[in-house]
Amino acid sequence: MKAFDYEDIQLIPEMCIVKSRGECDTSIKLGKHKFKMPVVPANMATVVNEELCEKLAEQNYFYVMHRFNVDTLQFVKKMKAKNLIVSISVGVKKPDYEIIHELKEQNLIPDYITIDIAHGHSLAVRDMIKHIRKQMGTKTFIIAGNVGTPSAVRDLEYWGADATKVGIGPGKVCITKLKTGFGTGGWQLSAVNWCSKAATKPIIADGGLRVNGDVAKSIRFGASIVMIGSLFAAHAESPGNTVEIDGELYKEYFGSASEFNKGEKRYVEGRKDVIKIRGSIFETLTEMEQDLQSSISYSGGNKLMDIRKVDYVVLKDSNF
Ligand SMILES: NC(=O)C1=CN([C@@H]2O[C@H](COP(=O)(O)OP(=O)(O)OC[C@H]3O[C@@H](n4cnc5c(N)ncnc54)[C@H](OP(=O)(O)O)[C@@H]3O)[C@@H](O)[C@H]2O)C=CC1
Ligand SMILES: Nc1nc2c(ncn2[C@@H]2O[C@H](COP(=O)(O)O)[C@@H](O)[C@H]2O)c(=O)[nH]1
Repeated sequence: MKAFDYEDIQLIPEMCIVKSRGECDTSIKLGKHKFKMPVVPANMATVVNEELCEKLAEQNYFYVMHRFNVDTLQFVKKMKAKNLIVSISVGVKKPDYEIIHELKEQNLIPDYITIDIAHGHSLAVRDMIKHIRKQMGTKTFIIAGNVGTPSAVRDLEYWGADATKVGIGPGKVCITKLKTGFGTGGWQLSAVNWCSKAATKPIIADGGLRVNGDVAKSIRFGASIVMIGSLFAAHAESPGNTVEIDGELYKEYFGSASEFNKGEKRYVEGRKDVIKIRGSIFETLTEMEQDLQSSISYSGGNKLMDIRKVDYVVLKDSNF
């Protein structure tokens, strides 16, 4: 099968119809809510924490709080008290079932729940979707993943997911493809394209974006939103530990399936990296928004989905 990734593709410009890039609208609706941009920082312990999620929500960015060593119930209560959108992650184990049950008992219904496991095309995910639906009804928007095939997208949608998250192994600190031989690492953009053709609901392209222009490429090939880890790690607000190397400051960025996140060496599929500290994440988000506005103008339109209409080329010296 022919496949391509972000660096193998260039989008082809169309005639500009706007006087300023400021006219281009990057907003996206997901479920009942409209967000500033189709971009969400990864639900990883070195990318977001409660404080950052709160700030993202206040500024109308979509966020997904991670599920590692956190008091999810407390987080939901705090966000509800502040009248902010509630978006959490769960796994598929017994404590995750209990969190959902307890939230329901206390009438704390999250707006978004992301079921976040490595191999999301799984009966365990089917059962968790069923459990969430039983407890929360249709008030909660369910994102399920991660997957990498059209049949997985179809199954997750059929089981009741409102959106699916695509990406197995394209992440910067991911070693799934090295350790298992499986995944979408190296052809993530093709996987998004392929999955989006089967999807009847939104797709979130997760992992493998290395530059801001990859957001527009993801949208062109069928994503509604992109999830990004490494480009958002190592900011002033990032929770990763700061380390000094040769007089320069870096922050740690590690995989959720790494030994560092798991606290044990069992089924490790992630590694640790260090990234040079940059400014505020909100400056990066603003730059990304401006770059995306520019992408929309190059697409010949004035709204996000106009990017879907453009043609593209596969570069001659591409890896493929
Ligand atoms: N997008 C990606 O490419 C990947 C992302 N991750 C991230 O790492 C975190 C931890 O993921 P995960 O280990 O799934 O979470 P958990 O440790 O919570 O495991 C979830 C459940 O799924 C089982 N499980 C995990 N992987 C597989 C598999 N390949 N086949 C069958 N069962 C499996 C686990 O059991 P048991 O451990 O006993 O097998 C466990 O019961 C998540 O945030 C996930 O998104 C991890 C790897 C790849
Ligand atoms: N295979 C693994 N994938 C992981 C792990 N931890 C997180 N992830 C995935 O990576 C993306 C972020 O990718 P990036 O290229 O933007 O840095 C994240 O959203 C997860 O889907 C892991 O330990 N192993």
